[in-house]
Amino acid sequence: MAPTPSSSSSAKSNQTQFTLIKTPQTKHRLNFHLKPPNPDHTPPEHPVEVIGRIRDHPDRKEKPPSIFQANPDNNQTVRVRADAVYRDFTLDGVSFSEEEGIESFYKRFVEERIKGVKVGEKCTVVMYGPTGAGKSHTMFGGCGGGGSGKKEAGIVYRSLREILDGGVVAFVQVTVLEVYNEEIYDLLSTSCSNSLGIGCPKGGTSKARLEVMGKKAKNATFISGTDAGKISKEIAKVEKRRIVKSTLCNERSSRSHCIIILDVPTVGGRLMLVDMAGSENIDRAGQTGFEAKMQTAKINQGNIALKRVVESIANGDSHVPFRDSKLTMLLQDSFEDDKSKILMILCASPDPKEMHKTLCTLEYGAKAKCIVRGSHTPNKDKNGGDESSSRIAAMDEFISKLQSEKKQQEKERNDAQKQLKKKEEEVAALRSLLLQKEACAATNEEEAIEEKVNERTQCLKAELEKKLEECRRMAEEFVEMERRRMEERIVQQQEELEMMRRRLEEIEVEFRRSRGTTDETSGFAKRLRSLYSDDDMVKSMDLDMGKSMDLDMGDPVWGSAVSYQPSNTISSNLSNVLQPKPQENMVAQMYPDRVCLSTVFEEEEVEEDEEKVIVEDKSICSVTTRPMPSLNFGGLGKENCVNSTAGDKEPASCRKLRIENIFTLCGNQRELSQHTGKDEVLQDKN
Ligand SMILES: Nc1ncnc2c1ncn2[C@@H]1O[C@H](COP(=O)(O)OP(=O)(O)OP(=O)(O)O)[C@@H](O)[C@H]1O
Repeated sequence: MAPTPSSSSSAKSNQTQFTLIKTPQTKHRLNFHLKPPNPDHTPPEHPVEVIGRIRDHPDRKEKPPSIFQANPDNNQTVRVRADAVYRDFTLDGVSFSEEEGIESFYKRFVEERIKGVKVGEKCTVVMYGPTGAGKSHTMFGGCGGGGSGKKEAGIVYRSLREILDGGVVAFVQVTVLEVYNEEIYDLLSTSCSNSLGIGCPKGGTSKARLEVMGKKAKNATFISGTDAGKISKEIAKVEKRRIVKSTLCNERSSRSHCIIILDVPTVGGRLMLVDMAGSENIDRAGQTGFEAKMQTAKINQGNIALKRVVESIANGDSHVPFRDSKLTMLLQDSFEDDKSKILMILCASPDPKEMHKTLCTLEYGAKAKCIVRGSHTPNKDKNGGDESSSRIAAMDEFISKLQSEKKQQEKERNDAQKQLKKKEEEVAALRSLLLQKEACAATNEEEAIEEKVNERTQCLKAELEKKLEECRRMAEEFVEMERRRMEERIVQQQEELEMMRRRLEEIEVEFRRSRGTTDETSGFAKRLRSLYSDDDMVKSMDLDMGKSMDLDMGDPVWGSAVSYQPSNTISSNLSNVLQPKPQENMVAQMYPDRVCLSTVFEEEEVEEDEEKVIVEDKSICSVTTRPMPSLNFGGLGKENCVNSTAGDKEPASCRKLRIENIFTLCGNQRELSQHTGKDEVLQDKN
C-alpha cells in the first residue's frame, strides 16, 4: 500500500502562484511543478486530488459483504479488508454512494473546482476505475444514488448549471469527444443544424474522426450557449452515441473514453470532464474473437498510458509519455498547465469478487496523489532554489509517513501475536478440559453399561424365577391331573376285576352245576371270593396307588419306569406284570419294595389274551374240581397266600402277593394251568 500525504487542504490553496516553465525536452510542455522557494517548509502542492467513490448495489436483493471499511474518525482513509488482512488507503476523500447521493458528492468534492473554472481556472475531472464501478453513473447521472431511488443528474449537468446559472460569464462552448480504438471522434458532428449556435467545422460529418493538433483535437465541433438546460439536453443526446457494448462485467459498458470540454472563453476557464472506459481484464470482460480482444486492448492502452503518465510525473522522470495514447495527448495540458488541477475520482465496487481491480485502482490513485507540482523541472533562476527540494521534501514526508505506518503495523502485528498466543493458550486449556471431559464421559459410559447389565441380569433373573414358578405350577397341575387319571384308571380296573370275579363265579357255578354239586361254600370260587373281597381289593389298590403316587415325577428312573397307559383289558396289564420289561427289572432291583405297573397297548395281543382267558378259564375250572390247598407259582417264586388270608402276620407282602396272584389268574392262565396240571399229576401220583 502506498499511503500518500494528504493534500486536500493544499489543493484548495492558491493555484495561480505557479509559473509556466518550459522543459529542455519539449518546448511546448507546460509545467505545473515548481513552487516558490520553500523556506518555511510548507507542504508541497499536489495538483492531483484523489477521491474514492464506492458504488452501491441497490438493484441486488442480497448484497455481498463489503470489502470496504470506513474510518469514522477520518473520512480520508478507507480500509480494504479480506478476512484477517487489510490495507489502508489515504486519499483526499472517500464517499460511499450508499450513504451519499451524487448531489452531495458533487457539493463536497466538485463544486469548489467548478467555481474556480468560472473565474478562469482550469480543471480536469477524470473518472477512473474498473468496468461497472459506476464511472458513467457518477459522470452522467442515474437512479438510486444515496438510497433516494430517484434519477439524479451527474457531474456533467451539475457543472454546466453551476457555470451558467447566476454567473456573470453566462456563456460556454462545449465539445464532446470520444476516444475509441485509439481514434478521436467528434460526437457533436451530426448536430450541426440546430438553433443552439453550434459551430461546425468545415465538412463536418456524422461522428467525424478528428486529428490531434498539439494537445487539442483539430476541427472539433462545439456547442455554445447560455442555457444550461438546452445544452444539457444536447449533451444527453450525444452521450447516447457513445459506443457501448454488453460485457460480462457491465450490461452497457462504455467501450470508449468520453471527454466533454467546457470552455469559458470570457475568463479563460476550462473544465474537462473525462469518463474513461473501464480498465478491464480481457478474459473477465468475456470478449472473444480477435477484434474484440484488440478493442479491449486498445481501451486498456488509454488507461495504461494515463497510468504511466501519472507514474512518471510522480517519479519526476525527465520524460513523461503523453504521446503514448490519444487520451493522454488530449490530457497533456491538464497535467502540465500550472493553472490546471486534476480531480481524479476513483470508482470502486464493494464486491469481494472485484477485490483485485479495486486494489489496483486505489494503488493507482495513491500514486497519482504523490505528484507534486514542479518537481521534475529545474528552475533555479526563477525561484532561486533547488527545484528538486520540494520533491525531496515530499518524498521525505512520504517516507516518514510510510515509516510511521510501518511502526503502526508492527505494533498491530505484535498485538495480534500476543492475542494469538493468548488464544492458543486458551485453546490448549480448552483442549485439556475437553480431554478430561471425554475421559469422564468414558467412565460414566462404563458405569452406565454396568448398570444396564445389572438391570438386565435382574430382569432376566426375575423372568427365570417366574418361568420356574410357572414350570413348578405346571408340574403340580400335571401330577394332579395324572393322579386323577390314575384314580379313574384304578376305578376302571376295579370294575374290570369285579366283572372278572363275577365271571369266575359264573364259571364256577356252571362248573359245579355240570358236576351236580350245589355247595357254594366250598371250592375255588368261594375261596377266591373270601380272599379277594371288595375291601381287600380296594385296600390293595390304594396301597399300590399310594406307592405309585409317591414316586417323584421328576425322577428319571421312576418317571420312565412307571407309565400308565390306557388299556382296554386287565389281561394285558397282568401279562406285563408277569413279564416285566428290562427297565422295570432295573427299577425292581433298585426299589424292591415298590410295585411297578406297566401296560402296553396292543390291540391284537388284547384280543389274543381275551381268547386265552376264555380257553384257559375252562382249564382252571377243571383244575379247581380238586382240592387246592395252595397256589404256588414257581415262576413268580412266591408263597401262596390263600391259606394265610385269615392271618395278619404279613399283611403288606400278602396283599402284594394277592394282587399278583389275581393278575396271574386273570392274565396268565397258561402258566396257571401248567402249574395246576403239575399239581394234578402230583395228586394223581399221591
Ligand atoms: N452508485 C450507484 N448506485 C446505483 N447504481 C449504480 C451506481 N454505480 C453504478 N451503478 C449502475 O451500475 C451499472 C454500471 O455502472 P456504470 O455504467 O456507471 O459503470 P462504468 O464504470 O461506467 O462501467 P464501464 O467502464 O463498463 O462503462 C449501471 O447500470 C449503473 O446505473
